[in-house]
Amino acid sequence: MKLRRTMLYVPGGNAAMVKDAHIYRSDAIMFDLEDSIAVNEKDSARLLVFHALRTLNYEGTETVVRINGLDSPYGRDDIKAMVNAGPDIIRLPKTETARDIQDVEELIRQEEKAAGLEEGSIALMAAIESPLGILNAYQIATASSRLIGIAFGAEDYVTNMKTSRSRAGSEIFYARSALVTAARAAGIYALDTVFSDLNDEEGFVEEVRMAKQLGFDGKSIISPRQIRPVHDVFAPTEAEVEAALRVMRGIAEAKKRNTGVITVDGKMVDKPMVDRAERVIEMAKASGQRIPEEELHV
Ligand SMILES: CC(C)(COP(=O)(O)OP(=O)(O)OC[C@H]1O[C@@H](n2cnc3c(N)ncnc32)[C@H](O)[C@@H]1OP(=O)(O)O)[C@@H](O)C(=O)NCCC(=O)NCCSC(=O)C[C@@](O)(CC(=O)O)C(=O)O
Ligand SMILES: [Mg+2]
Repeated sequence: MKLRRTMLYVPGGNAAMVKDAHIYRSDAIMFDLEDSIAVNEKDSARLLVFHALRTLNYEGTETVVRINGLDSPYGRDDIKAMVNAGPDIIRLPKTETARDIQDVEELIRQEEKAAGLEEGSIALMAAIESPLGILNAYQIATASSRLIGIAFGAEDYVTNMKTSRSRAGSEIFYARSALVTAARAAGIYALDTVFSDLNDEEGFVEEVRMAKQLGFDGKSIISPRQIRPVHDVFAPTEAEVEAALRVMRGIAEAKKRNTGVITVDGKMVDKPMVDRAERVIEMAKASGQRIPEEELHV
Protein backbone atom coordinates (compact mmCIF):
# COMPACT_ATOMS: atom_id res chain seq x y z
CA MET A 1 0.00 0.00 0.00
CA LYS A 2 1.44 3.38 -1.05
CA LEU A 3 1.01 5.84 1.81
CA ARG A 4 -0.12 9.34 0.89
CA ARG A 5 -0.96 10.66 4.35
CA THR A 6 1.01 13.90 4.02
CA MET A 7 1.71 15.96 0.89
CA LEU A 8 3.88 18.93 1.96
CA TYR A 9 3.51 22.14 -0.06
CA VAL A 10 6.91 23.69 -0.76
CA PRO A 11 6.89 27.15 -2.40
CA GLY A 12 8.73 26.56 -5.68
CA GLY A 13 10.58 29.89 -5.44
CA ASN A 14 12.21 29.18 -2.08
CA ALA A 15 15.59 27.55 -2.82
CA ALA A 16 16.33 26.52 0.77
CA MET A 17 12.94 24.84 1.22
CA VAL A 18 13.09 23.18 -2.21
CA LYS A 19 16.53 21.74 -1.39
CA ASP A 20 15.69 20.37 2.08
CA ALA A 21 11.97 19.54 1.87
CA HIS A 22 12.42 15.75 1.99
CA ILE A 23 14.38 15.70 5.26
CA TYR A 24 11.15 16.04 7.27
CA ARG A 25 9.89 12.66 5.93
CA SER A 26 6.41 13.57 4.70
CA ASP A 27 5.04 10.90 2.36
CA ALA A 28 5.21 13.37 -0.54
CA ILE A 29 6.63 16.83 -1.22
CA MET A 30 4.72 19.12 -3.56
CA PHE A 31 6.62 21.96 -5.22
CA ASP A 32 4.22 24.79 -5.87
CA LEU A 33 4.35 26.89 -9.03
CA GLU A 34 0.82 28.26 -8.58
CA ASP A 35 -0.63 30.43 -5.83
CA SER A 36 2.40 30.74 -3.54
CA ILE A 37 4.43 32.21 -6.43
CA ALA A 38 4.13 35.88 -7.40
CA VAL A 39 3.50 36.57 -11.08
CA ASN A 40 6.96 38.09 -11.62
CA GLU A 41 8.61 34.99 -10.11
CA LYS A 42 6.83 32.32 -12.13
CA ASP A 43 9.73 31.75 -14.55
CA SER A 44 12.45 31.65 -11.89
CA ALA A 45 10.42 29.27 -9.68
CA ARG A 46 9.84 26.92 -12.64
CA LEU A 47 13.58 26.94 -13.38
CA LEU A 48 14.47 26.32 -9.74
CA VAL A 49 12.10 23.34 -9.44
CA PHE A 50 13.27 21.99 -12.81
CA HIS A 51 16.94 21.99 -11.72
CA ALA A 52 16.12 20.62 -8.28
CA LEU A 53 14.25 17.65 -9.76
CA ARG A 54 17.00 17.02 -12.28
CA THR A 55 19.91 17.21 -9.87
CA LEU A 56 18.85 16.53 -6.26
CA ASN A 57 18.19 13.17 -4.65
CA TYR A 58 14.96 13.26 -2.66
CA GLU A 59 15.71 9.82 -1.22
CA GLY A 60 12.52 8.08 -2.25
CA THR A 61 10.09 10.77 -1.09
CA GLU A 62 7.35 11.04 -3.71
CA THR A 63 7.71 14.29 -5.71
CA VAL A 64 4.71 16.28 -6.92
CA VAL A 65 4.54 19.62 -8.76
CA ARG A 66 1.47 21.84 -8.59
CA ILE A 67 1.49 23.56 -11.97
CA ASN A 68 -0.52 26.59 -13.08
CA GLY A 69 -3.78 26.00 -14.94
CA LEU A 70 -3.97 26.04 -18.72
CA ASP A 71 -6.14 29.16 -18.50
CA SER A 72 -3.07 31.06 -17.27
CA PRO A 73 -0.04 32.16 -19.34
CA TYR A 74 2.18 29.69 -17.40
CA GLY A 75 0.45 26.28 -17.58
CA ARG A 76 1.94 25.10 -20.90
CA ASP A 77 5.49 26.13 -19.98
CA ASP A 78 5.08 24.39 -16.61
CA ILE A 79 4.03 21.14 -18.28
CA LYS A 80 6.86 21.26 -20.81
CA ALA A 81 9.48 21.88 -18.11
CA MET A 82 8.07 19.39 -15.62
CA VAL A 83 7.73 16.49 -18.05
CA ASN A 84 11.44 16.97 -18.76
CA ALA A 85 12.25 17.29 -15.05
CA GLY A 86 10.42 14.06 -14.17
CA PRO A 87 8.50 14.44 -10.90
CA ASP A 88 6.37 11.43 -9.91
CA ILE A 89 3.13 13.42 -10.16
CA ILE A 90 1.82 16.62 -11.77
CA ARG A 91 -1.06 18.18 -9.83
CA LEU A 92 -3.52 20.38 -11.69
CA PRO A 93 -5.16 23.06 -9.50
CA LYS A 94 -8.74 24.35 -9.80
CA THR A 95 -9.94 21.43 -11.93
CA GLU A 96 -13.56 21.93 -12.95
CA THR A 97 -14.27 19.40 -15.69
CA ALA A 98 -13.01 16.11 -17.12
CA ARG A 99 -11.93 18.13 -20.15
CA ASP A 100 -9.44 20.10 -18.00
CA ILE A 101 -7.70 16.82 -17.19
CA GLN A 102 -7.86 15.51 -20.75
CA ASP A 103 -6.27 18.73 -22.08
CA VAL A 104 -3.40 18.46 -19.58
CA GLU A 105 -3.00 14.77 -20.32
CA GLU A 106 -2.72 15.45 -24.07
CA LEU A 107 0.02 18.06 -23.49
CA ILE A 108 1.91 15.69 -21.19
CA ARG A 109 1.63 12.95 -23.82
CA GLN A 110 3.03 15.24 -26.52
CA GLU A 111 5.93 16.32 -24.29
CA GLU A 112 6.71 12.72 -23.30
CA LYS A 113 6.83 11.83 -26.97
CA ALA A 114 9.05 14.81 -27.85
CA ALA A 115 11.40 13.92 -24.98
CA GLY A 116 11.53 10.25 -25.97
CA LEU A 117 9.97 9.21 -22.64
CA GLU A 118 7.72 6.23 -22.16
CA GLU A 119 4.06 7.33 -22.42
CA GLY A 120 2.41 7.40 -19.00
CA SER A 121 5.64 7.88 -17.06
CA ILE A 122 4.19 10.83 -15.13
CA ALA A 123 1.05 10.44 -13.00
CA LEU A 124 -1.62 13.10 -12.52
CA MET A 125 -3.60 14.47 -9.61
CA ALA A 126 -6.50 16.91 -9.79
CA ALA A 127 -7.26 19.48 -7.13
CA ILE A 128 -10.93 20.41 -6.95
CA GLU A 129 -11.57 23.87 -5.54
CA SER A 130 -14.91 25.12 -6.88
CA PRO A 131 -18.63 24.27 -6.77
CA LEU A 132 -18.54 23.18 -10.43
CA GLY A 133 -15.55 20.95 -9.74
CA ILE A 134 -17.38 19.29 -6.83
CA LEU A 135 -20.47 18.69 -8.98
CA ASN A 136 -18.19 17.08 -11.62
CA ALA A 137 -16.02 15.19 -9.11
CA TYR A 138 -16.70 11.67 -10.41
CA GLN A 139 -16.24 12.69 -14.08
CA ILE A 140 -12.92 14.32 -13.11
CA ALA A 141 -11.87 11.29 -11.04
CA THR A 142 -12.41 8.99 -14.00
CA ALA A 143 -11.10 11.30 -16.75
CA SER A 144 -7.70 9.66 -17.20
CA SER A 145 -5.93 6.42 -16.42
CA ARG A 146 -2.98 8.52 -15.22
CA LEU A 147 -5.05 10.06 -12.45
CA ILE A 148 -3.99 8.59 -9.11
CA GLY A 149 -5.97 10.90 -6.85
CA ILE A 150 -8.09 13.97 -6.30
CA ALA A 151 -7.50 16.63 -3.66
CA PHE A 152 -9.72 19.23 -2.08
CA GLY A 153 -8.75 22.93 -2.01
CA ALA A 154 -10.94 24.58 0.62
CA GLU A 155 -9.51 28.09 0.56
CA ASP A 156 -10.51 28.64 -3.05
CA TYR A 157 -13.70 26.62 -2.57
CA VAL A 158 -15.10 28.78 0.25
CA THR A 159 -14.16 31.91 -1.68
CA ASN A 160 -16.11 30.63 -4.68
CA MET A 161 -19.01 29.74 -2.35
CA LYS A 162 -19.04 33.33 -0.99
CA THR A 163 -18.36 32.15 2.53
CA SER A 164 -15.30 31.60 4.75
CA ARG A 165 -13.75 28.72 6.68
CA SER A 166 -14.95 27.97 10.20
CA ARG A 167 -13.29 25.73 12.77
CA ALA A 168 -16.19 23.22 12.61
CA GLY A 169 -16.04 23.11 8.81
CA SER A 170 -19.79 22.87 8.20
CA GLU A 171 -19.41 25.00 5.02
CA ILE A 172 -17.16 22.33 3.44
CA PHE A 173 -18.78 19.18 4.78
CA TYR A 174 -20.76 18.48 1.60
CA ALA A 175 -17.77 19.15 -0.68
CA ARG A 176 -15.47 16.91 1.37
CA SER A 177 -18.03 14.09 1.39
CA ALA A 178 -18.74 14.43 -2.34
CA LEU A 179 -15.03 14.45 -3.20
CA VAL A 180 -14.09 11.44 -1.09
CA THR A 181 -17.11 9.51 -2.41
CA ALA A 182 -16.05 10.24 -6.01
CA ALA A 183 -12.49 9.11 -5.28
CA ARG A 184 -13.68 5.88 -3.68
CA ALA A 185 -16.07 5.19 -6.58
CA ALA A 186 -13.18 5.72 -9.02
CA GLY A 187 -10.75 3.67 -6.92
CA ILE A 188 -8.19 6.49 -6.51
CA TYR A 189 -6.70 8.44 -3.60
CA ALA A 190 -8.48 11.31 -1.81
CA LEU A 191 -6.54 14.09 -0.11
CA ASP A 192 -8.06 16.63 2.24
CA THR A 193 -7.30 20.34 2.11
CA VAL A 194 -4.72 22.43 3.99
CA PHE A 195 -5.20 23.80 7.53
CA SER A 196 -3.68 27.26 7.54
CA ASP A 197 -3.49 28.19 11.26
CA LEU A 198 -0.11 26.78 12.33
CA ASN A 199 -0.67 27.87 15.93
CA ASP A 200 -3.95 25.97 16.38
CA GLU A 201 -2.54 22.46 16.94
CA GLU A 202 -5.68 21.18 18.64
CA GLY A 203 -7.90 22.39 15.79
CA PHE A 204 -5.54 20.77 13.30
CA VAL A 205 -5.67 17.36 14.98
CA GLU A 206 -9.48 17.55 15.18
CA GLU A 207 -9.62 18.30 11.46
CA VAL A 208 -7.26 15.42 10.60
CA ARG A 209 -9.41 13.03 12.67
CA MET A 210 -12.51 14.18 10.79
CA ALA A 211 -10.80 13.75 7.40
CA LYS A 212 -9.73 10.22 8.35
CA GLN A 213 -13.24 9.39 9.57
CA LEU A 214 -14.75 10.65 6.28
CA GLY A 215 -12.47 8.24 4.41
CA PHE A 216 -9.63 10.46 3.14
CA ASP A 217 -6.18 8.91 2.63
CA GLY A 218 -4.32 11.99 3.83
CA LYS A 219 -3.96 15.73 3.73
CA SER A 220 -2.17 18.47 1.86
CA ILE A 221 -0.09 20.30 4.48
CA ILE A 222 1.90 23.54 4.57
CA SER A 223 4.48 22.98 7.32
CA PRO A 224 6.82 20.21 8.48
CA ARG A 225 5.23 20.76 11.92
CA GLN A 226 2.01 19.23 10.57
CA ILE A 227 3.58 15.91 9.49
CA ARG A 228 3.81 14.04 12.81
CA PRO A 229 0.21 14.79 13.96
CA VAL A 230 -1.19 13.49 10.64
CA HIS A 231 0.92 10.32 10.70
CA ASP A 232 -0.11 9.71 14.32
CA VAL A 233 -3.82 10.08 13.55
CA PHE A 234 -3.64 7.81 10.49
CA ALA A 235 -1.63 5.06 12.22
CA PRO A 236 -3.96 2.41 13.67
CA THR A 237 -3.76 2.30 17.47
CA GLU A 238 -2.52 -0.83 19.26
CA ALA A 239 -6.13 -1.52 20.34
CA GLU A 240 -7.36 -1.24 16.72
CA VAL A 241 -4.65 -3.62 15.50
CA GLU A 242 -5.42 -6.08 18.30
CA ALA A 243 -9.17 -5.94 17.50
CA ALA A 244 -8.43 -6.48 13.79
CA LEU A 245 -6.25 -9.49 14.60
CA ARG A 246 -9.04 -10.94 16.78
CA VAL A 247 -11.39 -10.61 13.79
CA MET A 248 -8.87 -12.36 11.52
CA ARG A 249 -8.35 -15.18 14.03
CA GLY A 250 -12.12 -15.54 14.48
CA ILE A 251 -12.78 -15.70 10.76
CA ALA A 252 -10.00 -18.28 10.28
CA GLU A 253 -11.70 -20.46 12.91
CA ALA A 254 -15.10 -19.90 11.25
CA LYS A 255 -13.75 -21.00 7.87
CA LYS A 256 -12.70 -24.30 9.41
CA ARG A 257 -16.33 -24.71 10.53
CA ASN A 258 -17.65 -23.66 7.10
CA THR A 259 -19.47 -20.58 8.36
CA GLY A 260 -19.08 -16.96 7.18
CA VAL A 261 -20.58 -15.19 10.17
CA ILE A 262 -19.22 -15.23 13.72
CA THR A 263 -19.14 -13.08 16.85
CA VAL A 264 -15.97 -11.41 18.13
CA ASP A 265 -16.01 -9.44 21.42
CA GLY A 266 -19.81 -9.93 21.45
CA LYS A 267 -20.28 -8.28 18.02
CA MET A 268 -21.38 -9.91 14.80
CA VAL A 269 -18.56 -10.12 12.26
CA ASP A 270 -19.01 -10.83 8.56
CA LYS A 271 -17.37 -9.90 5.24
CA PRO A 272 -17.30 -6.04 5.45
CA MET A 273 -15.82 -6.17 8.96
CA VAL A 274 -13.19 -8.65 7.78
CA ASP A 275 -12.30 -6.34 4.88
CA ARG A 276 -11.92 -3.44 7.33
CA ALA A 277 -9.78 -5.55 9.65
CA GLU A 278 -7.52 -6.44 6.72
CA ARG A 279 -7.14 -2.74 5.88
CA VAL A 280 -6.23 -1.88 9.49
CA ILE A 281 -3.50 -4.53 9.40
CA GLU A 282 -2.25 -3.33 6.01
CA MET A 283 -2.17 0.30 7.28
CA ALA A 284 -0.32 -0.81 10.42
CA LYS A 285 2.29 -2.65 8.35
CA ALA A 286 2.64 0.26 5.92
CA SER A 287 3.08 2.65 8.88
CA GLY A 288 5.99 0.53 10.09
CA GLN A 289 4.22 -1.21 13.00
CA ARG A 290 5.40 -4.73 13.73
CA ILE A 291 2.81 -7.50 13.40
CA PRO A 292 4.05 -10.94 14.55
CA GLU A 293 4.74 -13.11 11.51
CA GLU A 294 2.43 -15.94 12.67
CA GLU A 295 -0.51 -13.49 12.85
CA LEU A 296 -0.15 -12.67 9.15
CA HIS A 297 -0.94 -16.22 8.09
CA VAL A 298 -4.17 -16.82 10.02
C1 LIG B 1 3.77 29.14 6.33
C2 LIG B 1 5.26 29.29 6.21
C3 LIG B 1 5.59 30.60 5.48
C4 LIG B 1 5.89 29.37 7.62
O1 LIG B 1 7.29 29.43 7.47
P1 LIG B 1 8.26 29.56 8.71
O2 LIG B 1 9.67 29.57 8.22
O3 LIG B 1 7.80 30.72 9.55
O4 LIG B 1 7.98 28.22 9.50
P2 LIG B 1 8.82 27.50 10.62
O5 LIG B 1 7.91 26.56 11.31
O6 LIG B 1 9.55 28.48 11.46
O7 LIG B 1 9.88 26.67 9.78
C5 LIG B 1 10.79 25.76 10.41
C6 LIG B 1 11.72 25.17 9.38
O8 LIG B 1 10.93 24.43 8.42
C7 LIG B 1 11.13 24.97 7.13
N1 LIG B 1 9.81 24.95 6.44
C8 LIG B 1 8.69 25.56 6.85
N2 LIG B 1 7.69 25.32 5.99
C9 LIG B 1 8.22 24.53 5.02
C10 LIG B 1 7.67 23.95 3.86
N3 LIG B 1 6.39 24.15 3.51
N4 LIG B 1 8.47 23.20 3.09
C11 LIG B 1 9.76 22.98 3.42
N5 LIG B 1 10.34 23.53 4.52
C12 LIG B 1 9.56 24.29 5.30
C13 LIG B 1 11.64 26.39 7.34
O9 LIG B 1 12.39 26.83 6.22
C14 LIG B 1 12.47 26.21 8.58
O10 LIG B 1 13.71 25.63 8.21
P3 LIG B 1 15.07 26.06 8.94
O11 LIG B 1 15.22 27.55 8.71
O12 LIG B 1 16.14 25.24 8.26
O13 LIG B 1 14.88 25.72 10.40
C15 LIG B 1 5.87 28.08 5.46
O14 LIG B 1 5.65 26.95 6.23
C16 LIG B 1 5.42 27.92 4.04
O15 LIG B 1 5.83 28.63 3.15
N6 LIG B 1 4.51 26.94 3.80
C17 LIG B 1 3.97 26.61 2.49
C18 LIG B 1 2.95 27.64 2.05
C19 LIG B 1 2.36 27.30 0.69
O16 LIG B 1 2.97 26.64 -0.11
N7 LIG B 1 1.11 27.74 0.40
C20 LIG B 1 0.44 27.45 -0.81
C21 LIG B 1 -0.32 26.18 -0.74
S1 LIG B 1 -1.89 26.31 0.08
C22 LIG B 1 -2.98 26.92 -1.13
O17 LIG B 1 -2.59 27.32 -2.17
C23 LIG B 1 -4.47 26.90 -0.83
C24 LIG B 1 -5.18 25.75 -1.58
O18 LIG B 1 -4.97 25.81 -2.98
C25 LIG B 1 -4.62 24.54 -0.93
C26 LIG B 1 -5.14 23.15 -0.99
O19 LIG B 1 -4.65 22.37 -1.85
O20 LIG B 1 -5.81 22.75 -0.02
C27 LIG B 1 -6.70 25.95 -1.36
O21 LIG B 1 -7.34 26.58 -2.24
O22 LIG B 1 -7.19 25.53 -0.31
MG1 LIG C 1 -6.23 26.92 -4.14
